Amino acid sequence: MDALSEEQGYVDQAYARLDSLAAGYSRKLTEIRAQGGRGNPEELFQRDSFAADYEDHLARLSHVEHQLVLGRLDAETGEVEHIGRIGLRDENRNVILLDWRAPQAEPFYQATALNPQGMVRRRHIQSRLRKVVSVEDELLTSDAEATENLNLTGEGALMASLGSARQGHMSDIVATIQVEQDRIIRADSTGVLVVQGGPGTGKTAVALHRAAYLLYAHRKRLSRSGVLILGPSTGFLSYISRVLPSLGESDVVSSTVSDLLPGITPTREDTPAAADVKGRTVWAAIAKRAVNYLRRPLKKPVTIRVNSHNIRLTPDMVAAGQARARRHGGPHNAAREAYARTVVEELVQEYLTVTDTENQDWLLADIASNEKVRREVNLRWLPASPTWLLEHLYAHPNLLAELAPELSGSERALLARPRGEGFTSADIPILDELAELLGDAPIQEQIEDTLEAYTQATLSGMDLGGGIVTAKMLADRQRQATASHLPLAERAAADRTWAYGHVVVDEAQELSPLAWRMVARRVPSRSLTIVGDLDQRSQGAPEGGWRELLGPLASHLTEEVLTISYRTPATVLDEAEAAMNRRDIKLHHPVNAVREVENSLRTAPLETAIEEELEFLNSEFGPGQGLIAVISNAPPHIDHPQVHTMTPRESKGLEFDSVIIHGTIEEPGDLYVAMTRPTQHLILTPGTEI
Ligand SMILES: Nc1ncnc2c1ncn2[C@@H]1O[C@H](COP(=O)(O)OP(=O)(O)OP(=O)(O)O)[C@@H](O)[C@H]1O
Repeated sequence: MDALSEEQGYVDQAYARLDSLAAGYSRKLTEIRAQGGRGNPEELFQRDSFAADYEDHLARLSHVEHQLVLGRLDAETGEVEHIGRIGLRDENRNVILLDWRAPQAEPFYQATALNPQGMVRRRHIQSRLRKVVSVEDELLTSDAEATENLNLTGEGALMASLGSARQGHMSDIVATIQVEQDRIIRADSTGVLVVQGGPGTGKTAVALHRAAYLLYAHRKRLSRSGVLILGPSTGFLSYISRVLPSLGESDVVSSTVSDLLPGITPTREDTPAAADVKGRTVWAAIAKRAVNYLRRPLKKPVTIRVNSHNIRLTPDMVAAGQARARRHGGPHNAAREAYARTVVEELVQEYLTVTDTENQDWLLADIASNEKVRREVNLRWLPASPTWLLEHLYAHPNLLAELAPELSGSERALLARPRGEGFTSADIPILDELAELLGDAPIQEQIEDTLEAYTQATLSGMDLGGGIVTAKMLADRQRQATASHLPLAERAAADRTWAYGHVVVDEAQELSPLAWRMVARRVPSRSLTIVGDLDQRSQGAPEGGWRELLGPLASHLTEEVLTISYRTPATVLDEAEAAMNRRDIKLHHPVNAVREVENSLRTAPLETAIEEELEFLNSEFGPGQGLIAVISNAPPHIDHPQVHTMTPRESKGLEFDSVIIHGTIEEPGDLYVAMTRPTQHLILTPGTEI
């Protein structure tokens, strides 16, 4: 039997098992749905949970359909293992497919002729729609030809994948992960792993496969705490959104830094200069001073009338309350309770000395609800939300000058703006800093109120009233459900204080020092994978490299470097490096291209370039296949499904078959990004200087 037919038999067996598992979950789902709405709320709830679980399993199985079997390993001992996108066993628990992440699957990615790891042969199996279309064998015996320079594995499958049409969504690379990538994917999860790599070296792909690997290797821990993936834009998150599901993993949170603070969405943009000022770590100290500004001493006694008696609020009472709140610790809004309680208790004592009333419960309530008492108490320990406080600072230049002496007058002028104009992305880490100090008690109360109001409406709607269940009881149930039964990803995303088990940061060179503090707060275990390229940084690489950028996180840092570029043709990559050199910038981390493409660089007017490239894509990949990007500081409007237009910054992390740069791009980092996006052709329009 030839290799194709032999493997087809195995692939058929794996798909048959996949189908039978899916049929099992489908059957259970149909059964549970047939029970409809019968039973008490607890039973209903349980059934809903089971149904959701079966749906998850079904979705997971359908996502791994494409190229389920990746290849096979033949050991010296004669043993044969097939490697799959997920692990599969037959009815008798015998292994059909080894999960690609299992330790026994490691040689599939790492074995070489020089270091065969007990294997004699690796076979890559490529299939399309369940049909095996090719097999590619690599002999790993020591007399096998040691591969050339770049030490690629599964070269045929790799080149086929790299040369195929771009679909607008990133694909997984699980069939062709290379040795240097696999080492990073399987690296230990403790500490901060920084992966520096030039354009197209597979940083994003590696980061996502590493997330899938960690979810497999530390399933128990990470299924409780979750994994967060941070990317530069929502366009980028959508571009990578299919990779983890295709690896059988979907319960991760993905976000941009701007969307990391629940309930606040940036609606305006900063100038680069303002964003730079807002990104500095000095804001940690400014935020502290701003919160302190909400607490003031009482300078002289105030007389308050309660139930027709005059009582005195004295500076000592306020000071005693504030001291107690400080001892109590915790964020400002929560500590305020200890302060207010002390002051009110002192006022009760004062009341008792001026009247002959006995201490009674109502007295405390009367004094606490007295409007003047509330006003005076609040004025000395003002509860505040982060957004209120930041807008207050921006709207009051004199106050900002007092609280932010580290910033120059011209820097502060960049921040001034009236209330109500919305926030920018660079405001988010400052708001997070404030939220940490203030605590989000007021927001929490709002949530509770809304929940109660919502439940009250539901209750009357259902006509349950009459003491069967109270709105409070329902609200409690709702809250419990909210707390424990929503998918982990949703619970984590809605909670600012959620501590993730692992955080992946992509295009990490773009984060400001203050944003790194925000990220660090979300991962107390300091288990992070940070991928980026200092040479692609808009403002240029910092002198001190990653250590300088990461600030306090740098103390836990291990750095790995990826050196092979899989995306960009060699000629284009060389030209991008030359363009940097012409600007007196020496790349910190140049890369070697694995591919060369004929006529990959030329100049042509915009319309001609689009026409010619559409023709090229049609002939190369088939009608309607492949994508073109027009990258420009002022992107033109082009109405064609295969042509995307964007600014250089929007193109970060993305890739296209052909890229047309239209107009000069000043920032060197942005030019380098734009030039390195194509897999086939780079076209410059006349007048575009590089
Ligand atoms: N081992 C591999 N097998 C197949 N394709 C790969 C492999 N490694 C990388 N690629 C492909 O190379 C391209 C570049 O990968 P990726 O986007 O992860 O690079 P990057 O380093 O994040 O790039 P950039 O910094 O320029 O955004 C992608 O199409 C990716 O699928």
